[in-house]
Amino acid sequence: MSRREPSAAPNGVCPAEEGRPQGPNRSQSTCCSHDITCKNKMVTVDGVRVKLQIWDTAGQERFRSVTHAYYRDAQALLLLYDITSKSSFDNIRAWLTEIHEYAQKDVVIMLLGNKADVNNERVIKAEDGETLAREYGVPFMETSAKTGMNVELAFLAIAKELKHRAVRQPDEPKFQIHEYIESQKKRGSCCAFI
Ligand SMILES: Nc1nc2c(ncn2[C@@H]2O[C@H](COP(=O)(O)OP(=O)(O)OP(=O)(O)O)[C@@H](O)[C@H]2O)c(=O)[nH]1
Repeated sequence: MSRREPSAAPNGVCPAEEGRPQGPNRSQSTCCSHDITCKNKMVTVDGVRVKLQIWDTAGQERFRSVTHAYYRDAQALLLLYDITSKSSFDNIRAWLTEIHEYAQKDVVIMLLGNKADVNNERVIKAEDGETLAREYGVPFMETSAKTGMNVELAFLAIAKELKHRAVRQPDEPKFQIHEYIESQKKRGSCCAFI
């Protein structure tokens, strides 16, 4: 991958843990470094406020040895590619392999095709994202950080999944994240001109 190309990268949602620069009780600055930026986001799920600590990792290969140390304990990973960049899409498989090796076995993974607002520059069809996501059994949607399309939904779906896991009674059915996303998501093509 060219260093100048937009890169696919995992954004992690992490719990607190001793010995690493992370966790909701630590200040934002302590969990960040030259290649990782962090933000806290509050999401209300069924009346319960859930705090997500989001780590935005750089996608470049040169940072991979650093980033896997960070996403190893993530509860959720958002894998983003840029719909206008084939290399960012092609990198997703490599990230999924990395994740399989280093991440928690029950990590929530979501594939996001970002920049859905620039449909005229699109090189990756939504169907290609859907096919890749199906292959790996992960939910998929197209997003736009510019218009906000599906961004709240992505975080809400993850917060719902994590909250359900945390408070679920043994006889309670699992939260169906795929079904929830499919019922809620907006298609990129219909909203490209927003
Ligand atoms: N039109 C449009 N531009 C976007 C969108 N998201 C990001 N950008 C632009 O794309 C460029 C790169 O954005 P970044 O957020 O730095 O991308 P990144 O993937 O985090 O970059 P790395 O961390 O270096 O891999 C910036 O100029 C953003 O303004 C989007 O949804 N739509």
